Amino acid sequence: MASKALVVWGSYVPHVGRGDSGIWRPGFALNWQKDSDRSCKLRCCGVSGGLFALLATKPVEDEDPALPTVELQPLVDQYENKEPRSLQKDLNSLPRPLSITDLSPSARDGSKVRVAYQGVPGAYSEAAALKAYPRCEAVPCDQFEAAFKAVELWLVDKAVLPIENSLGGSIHRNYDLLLRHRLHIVGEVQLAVNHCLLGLPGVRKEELKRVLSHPQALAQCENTLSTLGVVRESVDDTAGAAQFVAASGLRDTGAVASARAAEIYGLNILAEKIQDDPENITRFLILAREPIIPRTDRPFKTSIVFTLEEGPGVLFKALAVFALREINLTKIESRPQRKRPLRVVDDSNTGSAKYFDYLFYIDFEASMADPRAQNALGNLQEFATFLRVLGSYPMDTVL
Ligand SMILES: O=C(O)C(=O)C[C@]1(C(=O)O)C=C[C@@H](O)C=C1
Repeated sequence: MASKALVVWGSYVPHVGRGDSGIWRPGFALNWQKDSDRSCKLRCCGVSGGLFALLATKPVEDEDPALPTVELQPLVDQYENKEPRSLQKDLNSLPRPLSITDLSPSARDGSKVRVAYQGVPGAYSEAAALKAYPRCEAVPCDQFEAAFKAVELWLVDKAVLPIENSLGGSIHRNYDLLLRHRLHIVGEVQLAVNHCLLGLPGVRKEELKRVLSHPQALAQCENTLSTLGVVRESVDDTAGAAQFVAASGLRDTGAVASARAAEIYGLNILAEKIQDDPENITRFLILAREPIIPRTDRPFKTSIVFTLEEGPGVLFKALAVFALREINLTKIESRPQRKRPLRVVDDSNTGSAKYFDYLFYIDFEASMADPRAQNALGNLQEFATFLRVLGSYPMDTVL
C-alpha cells in the first residue's frame, strides 16, 4: 500500500483553533494513506501556531466523533491526475493555495475573517476594518475594550482600533489597553477621514443648535463647528451620532459622521469635508492573538513600550539606541503609569521631590527580523526597567 505526503496550504476553519490568519506558517502536512475502498477522511487536529494539521485516518470508526471531518476523495483524484467524479466544477471553490506573499493584510481579501471594531455600521473604524480585510465580517463593539476581549475570547479573529489621528493626536485609551491586554499588533491601516455634517432631511445647517459626534471627530472639526456656533456633545462613535439624530427626529440636532453613515441612517449631507485640514488621516492598528513573523523584504514597523530608570539623560540614551543604528522613529508617546503614578526621589538639599512615572511607547521603521532592530532593543534593555514588543508588522503605505 502506497503512502504519500502532500503539503497543503491554508485550509481554514474559522473559530476553531485557527491562529493568526495574518500569516500562514509553511508546511503543515496532509498525510494520507490510500486504501482500496478509498474511504479515507481527513481529521483536523490543532497544532502550534493555531493552524490545523489534516491527518488522513483509517478506519473511519477510529475517529474521534468530536472532530470535524472532510471528504478526501476529491483530493485523492486530483493527486492521481484523474478526472474527479462530478466534482470538476467545484475545484474553483477549494481554498486558494496561500503563499508567503499572503502575509500582508492588504494582500489578502480577508474573506471569512471576523474583525471587531468599535462603533456601529458606518463608523470610520468599520471602513478601516474593510480596508484591511475587504471581504471580512466586520463585528461592531460598543467599547474599545469589548473589541480587545472579543479577540481574546476567540469570538473574532482580529480587532481594528484607532490609535492616532493627524489632527486630533493620540487615542490614549487604546495605548493604555494595549498594555493591559496581551494582543499583538499584526498590521496598521491608514485611513483618510472626510467628515460630513449630517441632519434630518429638509433641515438647513443654520437651523442646527447642537452637533453630536465622537470626541476625536469633534476635535478634528473644531473650526467649522466654532463658526457654526453649535453646542458640541460627545458620543461613543460618529455613526452612533448619526443613528441617534435619525431616530430622535430632532431638527435642531446634527451629527459629524461619514457619508456612508448618512446613507445608512437616511440623513442629509449638509456640508462635506468639514475637518480643519483636508488631509485628515487616522491610523488604526490591527490586533490578533498571535504575532506575525517579521520580514525584511518590505517596509516594516515595530511598536514597543518601555519604562526607564530615573536619572539624567536616560530618555536621551533610550532614543540614542535607535539614532546610532539609523533607525527612524515614527512616533513617541508617553502615558502615566497608573499603578505607580508618582516617583519619590530623595534630594538632600530640598527634601523629597516627586515625579510622574511614565510608560514610553515608540514606533520605529524596522522589522524585528532586522539585526539593527534586535541590537537596538538589546541595547535598550540594558537600562530599561521594562520592555515589551507590541508587534512588528508591515507598514500601510497606501491611502
Ligand atoms: O467614531 C468613529 O467613527 C470611529 O471610528 C472612531 C474614530 C476615532 O476614535 O478616532 C475614528 C476615526 C476618526 O478619527 C474619528 C473617530
